[in-house]
Amino acid sequence: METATVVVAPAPVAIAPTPQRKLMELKSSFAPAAKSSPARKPKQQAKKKLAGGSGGYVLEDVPHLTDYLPELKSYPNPLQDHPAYSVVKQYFVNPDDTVAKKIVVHKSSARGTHFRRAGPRQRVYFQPGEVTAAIVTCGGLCPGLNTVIRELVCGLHDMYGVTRVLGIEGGYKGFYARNTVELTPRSVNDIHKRGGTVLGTSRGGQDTAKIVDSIQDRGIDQVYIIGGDGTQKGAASIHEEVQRRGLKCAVVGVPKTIDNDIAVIDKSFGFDTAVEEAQRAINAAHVEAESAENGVGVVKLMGRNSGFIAMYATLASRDVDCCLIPESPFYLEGKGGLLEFVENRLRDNGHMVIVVAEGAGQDLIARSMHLADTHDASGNKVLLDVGLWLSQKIKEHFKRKPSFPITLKYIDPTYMIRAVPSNASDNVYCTLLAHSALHGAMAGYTGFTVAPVNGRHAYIPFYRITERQNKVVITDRMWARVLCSTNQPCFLTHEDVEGAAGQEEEEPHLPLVEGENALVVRSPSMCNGNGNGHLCSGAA
Ligand SMILES: Nc1ncnc2c1ncn2[C@@H]1O[C@H](COP(=O)(O)OP(=O)(O)OP(=O)(O)O)[C@@H](O)[C@H]1O
Ligand SMILES: O=P(O)(O)OC[C@H]1O[C@](O)(CO)[C@@H](O)[C@@H]1O
Ligand SMILES: [Mg+2]
Repeated sequence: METATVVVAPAPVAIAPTPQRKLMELKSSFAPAAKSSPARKPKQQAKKKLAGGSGGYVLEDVPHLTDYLPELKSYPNPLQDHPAYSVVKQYFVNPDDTVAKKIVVHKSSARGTHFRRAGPRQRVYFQPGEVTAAIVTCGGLCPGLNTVIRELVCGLHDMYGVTRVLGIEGGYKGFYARNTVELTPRSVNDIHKRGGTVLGTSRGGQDTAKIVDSIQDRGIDQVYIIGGDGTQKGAASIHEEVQRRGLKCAVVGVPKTIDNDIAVIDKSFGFDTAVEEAQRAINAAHVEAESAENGVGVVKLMGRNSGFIAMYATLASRDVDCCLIPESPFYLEGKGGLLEFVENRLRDNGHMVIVVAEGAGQDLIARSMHLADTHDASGNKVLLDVGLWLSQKIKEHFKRKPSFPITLKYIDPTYMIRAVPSNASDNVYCTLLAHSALHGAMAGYTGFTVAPVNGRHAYIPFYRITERQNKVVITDRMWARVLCSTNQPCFLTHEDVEGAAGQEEEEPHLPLVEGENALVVRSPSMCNGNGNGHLCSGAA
């Protein structure tokens, strides 16, 4: 281990204990148990590993195998003799390097939360030739999954000489319900050119005890778990059970989500590809709308609880007249409602494009259709088709106005945008992510998700990733930019604005500097009277 850190129960910054106390706390937190002890019901909150420093500096560190296997041997990192890497100056990460969670600070602000910087370490805790690694992909598809798989296999092989990498097929349940496949640099050579995941994926079927039995039986030393927020929660349980059994197995999460709904991290891989692919659908909707009398194009994009794809696709396109996302409620009828806006925009421009994230307006639809909630195998709410519903409502509205005929085309490219192979920049991102992941595992870190934070790759403890979802903050500038670009109504009530303030991160935003070209959110009373209330004042 590199720094003297503090292991504490969830609490603010701790005071440094003696190494003996640290060990005692760890020992009391697990017993080297036999396999499959009866399922332990209530989940203990994961222990946090915090180290304090001057000026309010806090390192939220990740577990290390030596936390519970203190006798573990370490070895020189074989990279130091690697013909390609040995010439790199400062190739190994400085043990004290950390990555700041917030990089915009004031002279008087505390230094705040930091994460351990990702990258290769001087010493590794595995004899490369003896490692069995395993890779699993869970949850929905996302461009770049195959690239991450490829780069894990090739990186382990080329950089560390690890030759035994097992693919777990069909998601979490594949650990105990399927055979594994051997992954070699040759077998994965071309997979990054294909969409989807060569390993298959699934929802549900997360049985921690059976999965860890499988890890134990197969002698897996490193497990790379690629998936979204649900998957990372599963990975956290697997890590806890691995630690409870005292297994020398590094559990590493690689965040994947088309929705970009994973907290803390800059952006998830595949997101850029998805936004790019969404442009094709928006372009088609625009061409159709422009070519018809009072043409309306409706495009539904993915985004279960977070509207990032819709927001970025709208901003990138400039052809969109209205963007609807789950975070920003809207209403149809009456003054300031969506239908009034559609009518006004058609009168002004003769055509319009609406982009709607699939999770938008779910309450409205459920209310109008009196439907009970249903859930998928992972427990996620199954969404009602907002695109179809919205198209229907718009058509019905204009049917009541025979002098105002419209032509509406509904385009649903949702699965198309996530089934494509990743673009060039996502491929590079996936490569770096895979490398950061395997460097961390080889160095003995475990129980972490790897991802860029403010442009630097970091190891982030699972609890940080799983405690909340990343959402569009509608009181932030980015959403204001969208509203400025589309010139759509704000739809917000006073309560919505109040509620939206609660979406913000726990660390308060810095006050805007006077004179800055800041964007401000106004209450509806400040929206202009024609229901076309903009949220912007000044350029961003
Ligand atoms: N709270 C949880 N604890 C343990 N496992 C979970 C939990 N939530 C979900 N999982 C498991 O994680 C896997 C993936 O979860 P889910 O289907 O929610 O997708 P995801 O990882 O969130 O990805 P995405 O939402 O981007 O498709 C499933 O096998 C599911 O059973
Ligand atoms: O793959 P499924 O089960 O159809 O679920 C689709 C969901 O998966 C996601 O692609 C990722 O969570 C969402 O955008 C979408 O709502
Ligand atoms: Mg999810």
